[in-house]
Amino acid sequence: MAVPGTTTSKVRCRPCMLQLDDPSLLKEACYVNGQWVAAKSGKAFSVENPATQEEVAQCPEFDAQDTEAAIEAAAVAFASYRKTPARQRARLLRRWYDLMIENADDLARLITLENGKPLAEAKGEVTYAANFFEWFSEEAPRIYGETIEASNPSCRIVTIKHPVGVCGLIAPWNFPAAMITRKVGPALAAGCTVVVKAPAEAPLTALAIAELAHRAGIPAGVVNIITALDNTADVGKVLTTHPVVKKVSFTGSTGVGRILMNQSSSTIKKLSFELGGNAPFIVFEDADLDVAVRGLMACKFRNSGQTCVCANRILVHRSIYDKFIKMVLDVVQTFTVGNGFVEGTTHGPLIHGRAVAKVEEHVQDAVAKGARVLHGGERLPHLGPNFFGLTILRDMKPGMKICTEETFGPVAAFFAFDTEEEAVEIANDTDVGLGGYFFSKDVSRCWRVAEALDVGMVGVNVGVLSDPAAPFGGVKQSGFGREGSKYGIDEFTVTKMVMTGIEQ
Ligand SMILES: NC(=O)c1ccc[n+]([C@@H]2O[C@H](COP(=O)([O-])OP(=O)(O)OC[C@H]3O[C@@H](n4cnc5c(N)ncnc54)[C@H](O)[C@@H]3O)[C@@H](O)[C@H]2O)c1
Ligand SMILES: O=CCCC(=O)O
Repeated sequence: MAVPGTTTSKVRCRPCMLQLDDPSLLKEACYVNGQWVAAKSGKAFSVENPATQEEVAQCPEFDAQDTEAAIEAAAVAFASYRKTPARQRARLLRRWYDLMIENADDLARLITLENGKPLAEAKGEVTYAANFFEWFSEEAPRIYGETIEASNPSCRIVTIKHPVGVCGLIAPWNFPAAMITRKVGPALAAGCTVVVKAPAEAPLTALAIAELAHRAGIPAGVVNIITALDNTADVGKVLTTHPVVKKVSFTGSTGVGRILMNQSSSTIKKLSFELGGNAPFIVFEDADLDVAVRGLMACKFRNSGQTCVCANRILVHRSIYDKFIKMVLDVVQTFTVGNGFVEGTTHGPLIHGRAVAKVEEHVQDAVAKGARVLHGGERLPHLGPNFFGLTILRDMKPGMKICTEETFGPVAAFFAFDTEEEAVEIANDTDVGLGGYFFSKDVSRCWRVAEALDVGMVGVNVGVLSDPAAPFGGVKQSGFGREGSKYGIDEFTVTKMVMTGIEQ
């Protein structure tokens, strides 16, 4: 069992090429009430490097009781933290941001270690993640109420915004830093306290960020970060049913979102859910093809395709279909799949065997129904069981699994279309709607198509939507609520109306 707060990087991580400038950032304990703690049962689970399958650390297997203790700590802290002046909350978040930037190299190493993405990409994620703390440090003092003219002339109405209370935050492994800071930043800015369930596949980054919270002087109990693998469902049940938790924010699959939403109904919690997508990426005949290829490379193959806003269905006008695919192929052939720590690696492994199996199933299904593989299409066993080749499929047709299911892997699947109406119809023919992209130089078409796509976010002539200033979220079964931007903070506040009767 791990001793709370100690690091074991020296021995276990050597084969994984992990060398931290500050080894005390590698934590194998949960952070509750300002203390590093093990599970009361003493149980722990292994964290593996997806590139090598080596155990790199052990984290506490928290159970329902441990989770309740974390919620109680957050509840006690809420009583005082909610009264902290906004300027003070801003300073705390700013200090936390500064510490993330100062420790960016180590945080990036931890991300590569447990998630597999190449080091440069991991470093980009750290900056992106830290930027949410910076952004929300600036938003904290700008939480405004309103004055509203009452119907009755003898009354005055104002609204004030309160922090919603203790929040249960559940995050996925694909962005082990950013998916956590995007929730915790606005929660703390609003005056809430949090219990974060870190992803079991990649908990070390979250725990290192917790250590930086400690160093930033965030008061005990305001931020609690817990881990579990086998007990995930039990921990989720407590977070979504405990009466003290007033808000649940979840990022992950639509299937798990459905379970958590059901559970949360027992105590009518405020919710925001960032769920799965099936992003269309449309290239019209009038597009700048170089720009579209660059956009597609970033959009499709970022994190080896394991991004909720990755292009899943690439729709190309028939008149440029062959030319565009050839241009994409030329670029993809220059990429190198491998261990994210090795210089020259452009794309890492998938997170685990289940992810590889799903990608393989989607490719085999498409091929069985008439698609052609132009590149990749297979596992890369010489690199390890979690590696799958960057894949290009052409001649995609309706009825293939990729049309209705999110692949969440490095498969670029090309469909041909003839008209704008047809492209929009195919793009919207799915029960999810997170991101959608298209490329065109025609301004009128840009407005028409942006308005017609049933998604929460549209990229026009751009392949990456991620920006702390932008509201991130979906429609349909991709969920509801927005993260980042000025709207992100609304998810963590409640509006109180105060009506005052006055003598005339
Ligand atoms: N919309 C977004 O912003 C966004 C971002 C990242 C990932 N995703 C989606 O997440 C999916 C990929 O991630 P995944 O496969 O890890 O998703 P997942 O839903 O299986 O897991 C997400 C997180 O929820 C936890 N979890 C699973 N079951 C739980 C339960 N019963 N109670 C509490 N927690 C539980 C997991 O441990 C993990 O930490 C994709 O569908 C992707 O689109 C969406
Ligand atoms: O995978 C989901 C989040 C991706 C992003 O914020 O860019």
